[in-house]
Formats: sequence, C-alpha cells, structure tokens
Amino acid sequence: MLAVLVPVVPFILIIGVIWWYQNFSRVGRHINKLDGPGYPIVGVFLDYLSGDLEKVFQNDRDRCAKYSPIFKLWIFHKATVILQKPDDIEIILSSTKHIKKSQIYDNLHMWLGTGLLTSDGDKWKSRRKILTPAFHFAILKGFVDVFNEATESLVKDLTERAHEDYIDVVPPITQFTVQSMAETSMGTSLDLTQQINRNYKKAILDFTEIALYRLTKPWLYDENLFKLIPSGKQATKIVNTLHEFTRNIIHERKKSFKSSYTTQKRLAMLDLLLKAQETDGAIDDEGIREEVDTFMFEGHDTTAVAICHILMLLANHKNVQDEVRQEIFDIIGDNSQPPSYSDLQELAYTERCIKECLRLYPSVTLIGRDINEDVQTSTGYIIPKGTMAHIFIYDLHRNPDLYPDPLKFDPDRFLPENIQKRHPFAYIPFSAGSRNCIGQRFAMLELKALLCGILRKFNLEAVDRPEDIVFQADLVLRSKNPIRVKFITRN
Ligand code: HEM
Repeated sequence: MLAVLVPVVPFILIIGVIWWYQNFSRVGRHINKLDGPGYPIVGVFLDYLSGDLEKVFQNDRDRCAKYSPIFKLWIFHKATVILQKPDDIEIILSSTKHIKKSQIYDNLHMWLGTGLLTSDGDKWKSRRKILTPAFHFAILKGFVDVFNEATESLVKDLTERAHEDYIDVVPPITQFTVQSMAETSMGTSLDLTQQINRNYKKAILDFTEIALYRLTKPWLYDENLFKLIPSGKQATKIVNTLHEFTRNIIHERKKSFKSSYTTQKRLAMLDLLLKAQETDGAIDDEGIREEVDTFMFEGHDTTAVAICHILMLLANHKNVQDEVRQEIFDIIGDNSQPPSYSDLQELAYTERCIKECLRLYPSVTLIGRDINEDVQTSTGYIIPKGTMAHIFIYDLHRNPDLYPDPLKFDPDRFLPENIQKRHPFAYIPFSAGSRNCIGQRFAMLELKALLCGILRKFNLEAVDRPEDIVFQADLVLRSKNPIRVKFITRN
C-alpha cells in the first residue's frame, strides 16, 4: 500500500497546486477572464504530444480564427495571452518595459547565447547601440556589391538547370542567403568547395532541425534536461562545430583588423564589433561570437523563405511579374549591368510586391514577450506580470477586417494612400518598436538585388500554386513540401 502511495501523493499534490494556480492565484484570476482552448490542468499540452508539425501550425491558425482578437493558452502553470488586435499589439511592442523575449526563444541559447535577438535589459541596449551603425546606408551601400556577386553566381547555377521541368528553389536560395550573410557579417566568403565551410553550412541546417524538434516539446525547454537526451547531446556537438568556426573567423579577422579597418571598402559587421572591443572594451570575445552567430542565424533563413515565396507568387501572377520586370528594365536597363544602391531605392513597385509577399508570408510568424508588469489591454483586460504575450503575425496579416479579400496578392495595398488608412501595427513583418528587426533595410536590398538578377534573365512559370503550399511549425515560415518554380531563360 505504502509503495503505491509514495509516488501517487506527490503527483496528486502537484496536480492540486497547478489546479489552484490556474483558478485562484492572481495570475489565474486575471487570465481566466479570457476565453481560450484547452483542458483543466494540462491546458493545450496534449496538442504538442504527437510532434506533428503541420498539425501544430494548423492548431494555431484554428485557434486564432476561433478566439481572436485576444485569448489565453495554459500549459500546466504557464499562461500565454495571444494578442491579435493592432491596438493591443501596439501597447506591447511600443513599450520599453516588455522587451524580454518569451520562453520559446530559449532553445536558441545553445547556439546564440544571449546575442541581440535573445538578450534583454542593459546587455541588449548596449549591443543594439554598437550594432546599429552596421546598418547605416553607407555600409549597406557597400553590401550591394556582395548581393550582386552572390546573385550572379545563383543566376549562373539556375541557367545551367533551366532545362529541368522545375527547380525546388529552397536549397539554392538558402545557399545564396547563407553566403551573403557570411560575407557581410563575418567579412568572409563561404567558399563551399572547402570542406570546413561545407561543415559549417551543414551544422547550421542541423541545428535548426534540432531546435525545431525542441520547439514543439515545451518540456525540453530546460537546457540542462535537454542536454541529457540523445538529440540534446547531438545539439551540443553541432554547436561546438558552429562556435569553433565562428571563433576561428574572429581570430583570423583580429589579426588583419588594424590594417584593414581604415582602408577596407566593405566594412563587415564583425569589424564594427572588433572596433567596439578595441576602443572601449564594450564587448568581449564571447560577446562578439554571440553576435556573429545571431546575424548568421537571423539573417539567412528569414530572407531565404521570403525570396522563395516571392518567386512562387510572381510565377503565379504573370501580370505582376511583367510589371516588376518592366520597372527593373526602366530603371536599370536590360543589359547585365548590376543595380546600384540608388537604382534599388527607386524600385517602388518591386518594393510594394515584396511588402505584399511579406504580408501573406511573413518569414517570422510568431513573436513573444515576457510580461514584466501588469498591462491593461485596449478593451480593459489585465495581462498580469509573469505571463507571456504572443502575437501571431501570420494571422494578423490575414485578418479580413484589416485586409479585405486577404488571400488576394495585391501589391497596391501598399500604395501610400492605402497604407495611411491602416493601423500602423496591422503590418509588422519586421516586428515594431524598439526591438524591431535591425536588418530590415538590409533584407529589402538583398531581395531587390536578387529579383533584378533573376527577372532580367528568366521568365518564371508556376508549378506550385499558393493553395498547394502546406506549412508546418518552424522557426521561420517553412513549407512542408518543396517550392517548385520553372525557370525559362529569356532571349
Ligand atoms: C525578410 C527578412 C526578415 C524578416 C521578415 C525579419 C523579421 C524579424 C522580426 C519579426 C524580428 C523580431 C523578432 C522578435 O521580436 O522575436 C527580427 C529581429 C531581428 N532581426 Fe530580422 N528579419 C529579416 C531579416 C533580417 C536580416 C537580413 C538580419 C541581419 C542582417 C536580421 C537581424 C535581426 C536581428 C539581429 C533581430 C533582433 C533585433 C533586436 O532584438 O534588437 N533580420 N527580424
């Protein structure tokens, strides 16, 4: 009898404490004024057990459709409030008090430590201050050459494969963005004929896969626990490869830094960090490593999925494709002269297409914050301190009240007169407020440079239609299947 009671009593006690917390604690009393799915005690925990990523993605869509504009989710004692109303999103994102990222970001710590994306407080403030000049227009101007060279090599590869019935654009585009990021963030060209570079690129993809596995298993968020299981041990090995590579690059760069700093045309982000270290010791070696890793992570996958979706959309909307191409010819000409920084600034219609693509397919679908002190929403609910607030950008951008006929690809939604009619927090592909995307102008230039190279050389024909694309839960908006486009060489 005693043998049965020993494990059962603590179990019942834990259940009792969770039940009390969900119903009678201060957090519970406020949170339970909101509607939301789930069962007592476990909340929505069971939805994650299958590990079916497509289902996890779809569950989020269904919940948003049913409970928006504000609802609650419990997973045992952890409460999350989902905010989908632009007024409420503004309250959270424009506040300087709620800048700490929520728990879902923790599974990136193994690789990124607490770099710009994952840090908070004074550390985040000081890093943001050091890194902001890396996105000054004079530096972005220098990066246009990198984008043009990477585009040229991508176009060459695609030309060799243009006889194929279709190309799955995800692998070549991901290679393009990894290479562009390596050259701009580390000042190193990632020559993929070298084994060490291939290992690094593979390690990035392997880590992403494991982070994703962990993302849908909230019980593995604790790093110490995770490191004990086989996939955690594998992640440790992969992270060692990633860190060793970055540390070597930093070490090499340091050697040449002094002489290259004043004369170099393409000032890499790494140089800026080295300068901050040298002039006032504002960042140490591990700090530099964290930031280089953060930019490699945040800067390649986001742009890769955005490019894949825009190619798919243009292939499906020939009239828009023709108009973008015409604009490119009008501004840059139809020869092989690469675009300059100012040419890219002039591509107004192309920019509207990119914006509309990021509305329908925002690379980052979900952002989350820890609520550091009670917040009152626009409709009077209190989100209590100690909870998490999540915003599903994907669903916000497809809300028919904000975007009539939301599934229609219509770049004119971004004509200045139409933007003016919308709430400024109804469109947030790059988030908003102080923790917005530091790389948004970088991304826009990279996307435009690539479209110039591709549309001058190819006509794009649809293979997959928007309705064929099946998404799954991921760190970025990734489809389950390939994204296939036919490339037809233009004469
Ligand atoms: C289409 C491309 C991109 C999209 C849609 C995008 C989107 C976002 C979003 C939504 C956030 C906020 C994340 C959060 O609150 O959790 C963010 C943050 C960030 N992004 Fe981007 N991003 C893109 C490209 C880039 C690029 C190219 C870089 C680097 C060159 C970059 C670097 C960062 C960094 C470092 C942060 C953290 C900023 C901070 O917290 O201070 N992103 N991005």
